[in-house]
Amino acid sequence: MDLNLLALIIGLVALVVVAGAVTAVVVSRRRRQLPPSTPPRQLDDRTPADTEDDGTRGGTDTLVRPGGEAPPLVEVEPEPTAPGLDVPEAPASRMARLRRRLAGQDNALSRGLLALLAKDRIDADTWDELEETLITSDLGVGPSTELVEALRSRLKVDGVSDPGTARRVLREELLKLVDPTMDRSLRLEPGVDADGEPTPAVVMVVGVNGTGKTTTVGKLARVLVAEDKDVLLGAADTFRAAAADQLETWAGRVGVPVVRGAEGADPASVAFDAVRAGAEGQVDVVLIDTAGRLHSKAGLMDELGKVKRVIERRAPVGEVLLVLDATTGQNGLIQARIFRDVVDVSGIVLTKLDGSAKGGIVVQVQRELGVPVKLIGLGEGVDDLAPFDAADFVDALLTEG
Ligand SMILES: Nc1nc2c(ncn2[C@@H]2O[C@H](COP(=O)(O)OP(=O)(O)OP(=O)(O)O)[C@@H](O)[C@H]2O)c(=O)[nH]1
Repeated sequence: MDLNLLALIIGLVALVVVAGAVTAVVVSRRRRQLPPSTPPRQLDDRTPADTEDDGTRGGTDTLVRPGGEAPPLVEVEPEPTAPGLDVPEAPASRMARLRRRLAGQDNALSRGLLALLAKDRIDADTWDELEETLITSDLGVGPSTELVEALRSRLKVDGVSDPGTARRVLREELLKLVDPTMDRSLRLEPGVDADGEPTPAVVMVVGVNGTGKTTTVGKLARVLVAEDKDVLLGAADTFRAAAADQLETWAGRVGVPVVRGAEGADPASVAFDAVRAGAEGQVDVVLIDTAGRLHSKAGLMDELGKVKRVIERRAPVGEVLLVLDATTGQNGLIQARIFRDVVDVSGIVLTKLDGSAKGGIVVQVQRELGVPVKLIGLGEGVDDLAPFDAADFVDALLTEG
């Protein structure tokens, strides 16, 4: 054979081998070190969830495990997504895009504030109108009155000759209410188990039905993947099989594994096994989705407390995120207080702030609970979740849409 032809063939073969190796490395980067699939558990291989008797079983509003037996837990490797995995949107462009959603006429709070700035003379009726708008945008009576009083005294009641000054004063006073001093970072530091071994950061996501918990877990997984973290999801919403399926779809798109149980499985067992798998696989963060539950159902709230306690036998829970639907107003506050008391909520995710939501709830919920809003959901798109930033939020409200 011609030597040149031979060299060409060898070169091509080498190229194909190198390209294959590079692809394998890229794919395995996201799937690293996961333990082999959790084997189906035997009854004598019980997790602490099986042995804790805190009276949450039974009753009409507890989630009952069929047959009383531990169903097999399944760790689901991510579905390969052809031709590759999603690349989640980078934080900077996400913020710019989402800021526009908060701005302008669609938002009642923004509308009220912009109307004030549009006046060249502010009379008593205007102040009354503003106060009413603030209250109806869920800012709450106390904060609304405070804001109007502060503005009245700073803008000297009788007309604003300089709209630039009015805007600056309004911004400063609003920012005080939203409170830029709160620590809004997610607590994602690794923990340590009873043997002194490192454990993944554990984030539990809780809330009433339909607020957007599963969606938030999916979106948050994308944020963390974009930050190059290894993530594992625990589908502890065993009440609704579709929730675990939904979670798998989110996970599959970014190459993240999911631990799930059979429908009706004990959610505490599933959560425990997810954290155990995460620890064995040395992932950075385990996100636990829990079933929606009414804050008024004592049995279900006890169960949630149990899920947290059982996880904590394996790893500390660094963050408990309460997902609130921003459109539910005062009702959201009542829910929030009860969740806070049961699972010690450390951060609020306010979803559905897009559209016609009343952004004032941010201030009320933080005041009432002393817990910061850490994330906001601004749409149904996969990357429509953003870290909450007080100054960004206020600036968005004061921007014409
Ligand atoms: N417009 C808008 N819709 C959202 C947002 N977040 C979630 N949703 C929608 O809210 C609906 C409920 O979301 P889920 O994530 O299924 O809610 P969930 O809390 O897990 O529901 P349960 O498991 O039944 O308690 C879905 O249609 C989501 O697309 C948001 O920020 N904006």
